[in-house]
Amino acid sequence: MQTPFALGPSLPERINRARADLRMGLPVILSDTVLAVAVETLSVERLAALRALGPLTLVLTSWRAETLKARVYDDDLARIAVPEDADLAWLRAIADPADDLMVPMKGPLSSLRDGDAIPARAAIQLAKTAQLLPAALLAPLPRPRPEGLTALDAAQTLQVISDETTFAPVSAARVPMRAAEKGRLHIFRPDDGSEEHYAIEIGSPDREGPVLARLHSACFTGDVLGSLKCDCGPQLDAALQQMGAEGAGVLLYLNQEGRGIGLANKMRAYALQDQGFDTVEANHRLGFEDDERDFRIGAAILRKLGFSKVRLLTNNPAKVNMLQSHGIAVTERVPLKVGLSQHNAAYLATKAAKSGHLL
Ligand SMILES: Nc1nc2c(ncn2[C@@H]2O[C@H](COP(=O)(O)OP(=O)(O)OP(=O)(O)O)[C@@H](O)[C@H]2O)c(=O)[nH]1
Ligand SMILES: [Zn+2]
Repeated sequence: MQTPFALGPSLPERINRARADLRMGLPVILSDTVLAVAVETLSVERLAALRALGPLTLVLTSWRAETLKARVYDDDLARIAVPEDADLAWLRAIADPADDLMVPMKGPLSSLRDGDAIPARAAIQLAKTAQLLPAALLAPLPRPRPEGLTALDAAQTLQVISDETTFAPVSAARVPMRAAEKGRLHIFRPDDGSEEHYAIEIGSPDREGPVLARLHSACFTGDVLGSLKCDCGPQLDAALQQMGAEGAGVLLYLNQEGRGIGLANKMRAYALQDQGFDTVEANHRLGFEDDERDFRIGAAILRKLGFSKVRLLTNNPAKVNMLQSHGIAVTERVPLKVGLSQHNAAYLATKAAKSGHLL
C-alpha cells in the first residue's frame, strides 16, 4: 500500500539536522561506514570514545593542508592519519590557525591516499555549512550502530548541498524607513528550515522593467556596529537611500555573514588579519575558499518576488555573472562606492587585487 504522506525527515531535512548535531558535538553516521564529528565542537570524552573504535582520520581542506605543509591527494581535501598519542589540543591546533605563527611546526602530518574520500568530503561540507571550522574527525562505524545518531549517505549529501535551495515566502509587512517611507520587509524561509533571508521592497517596483536591486550580505560588524574595517554599513545605507530617492527598488539582505563563513569564523579571520594576513589569506588559512557564499539564493528570491531584470548596485562583477547565469538579466551595473576609511583601504585594495572587485 502506498503511504499517503511521509512523516519522516527528507534528506535535506536530515542534512540540516546533521548540521545541528555537529554544532552540538554529536557524531553523524556517513555512508554506513564512518562516524564524523567536527573538531571544533569535539569533547575529550567523545574523542576517547571514538578512539576506542579504531584508527582516526582527520580531514582538512586543501587550503588548510597547504598552510600546514600536509600532502593533498584528494584535490580539495587531505585525510590525515591521527597519531595514537594525539589529544584534543593536537587536533584543535591543527584545525584552528590561531596559534600558527607561534607554533609553526604542527605534525609531521601523514596524509592517507587509499580509501574513499567521499565521506570525508561530506563531513567537510557539513562542517562548513554549519559554520564551524572546516575540520572533521572520522572513526570507523561500530556494529551494532549507535542509536539516535543522524545517518546520511555521503554522496547524496554532497549532491543536496550543491543543489539549489528552494524558498517559500513566510510573512511580509510595511516597514517605513528613514531612507524610504514606502518600505516592505519580506521574510523567505528555505524548505529545509535553514537560515532565513530577507527582501526589502521599496515603493512598488514594476515587475516588467529592470528594478534597482542590491544583494547585501549580512555583516554584523559593519551593518550594526558601524565597523570601519569594511564598507558594508555605508553600502547598505547608500543602497536604501538611492532606492528611496528613485522611489523604487529591492534590497536582499542575505544572511551569509562573513562571505558565508559565519560570524565566529569571521572573527577568527579578523584575528588573523591582526597578525598581518589579508582578508583572502585569512580565509585560506582557516581552510575556507575566499568566498563561500551561494549567490543562487539571491536569484531565487528575486524570481519569487517576480523580478527578472535588475539594475544591480555592486562593485563585484562575480555577482553580475552569477545572477545572469541564474536567469536574472542585469541590464546595468550601478557602482556603489562609499565608506572608504583609513581602516578599510587595505581591505578594499585586496578585494580589487584578488577578488576582482572594481575600485
Ligand atoms: N570572511 C570575511 N568576510 C568579510 C570580511 N570583511 C567583510 N566580510 C563579509 O563580506 C561580505 C560583504 O562582501 P564584500 O566582499 O565586501 O562585497 P561584495 O558583496 O562581494 O560586493 P559588493 O556588492 O561590491 O559590496 C559580508 O558578508 C561581510 O560580513 C573579512 O575580512 N573576512
Ligand atoms: Zn562588512
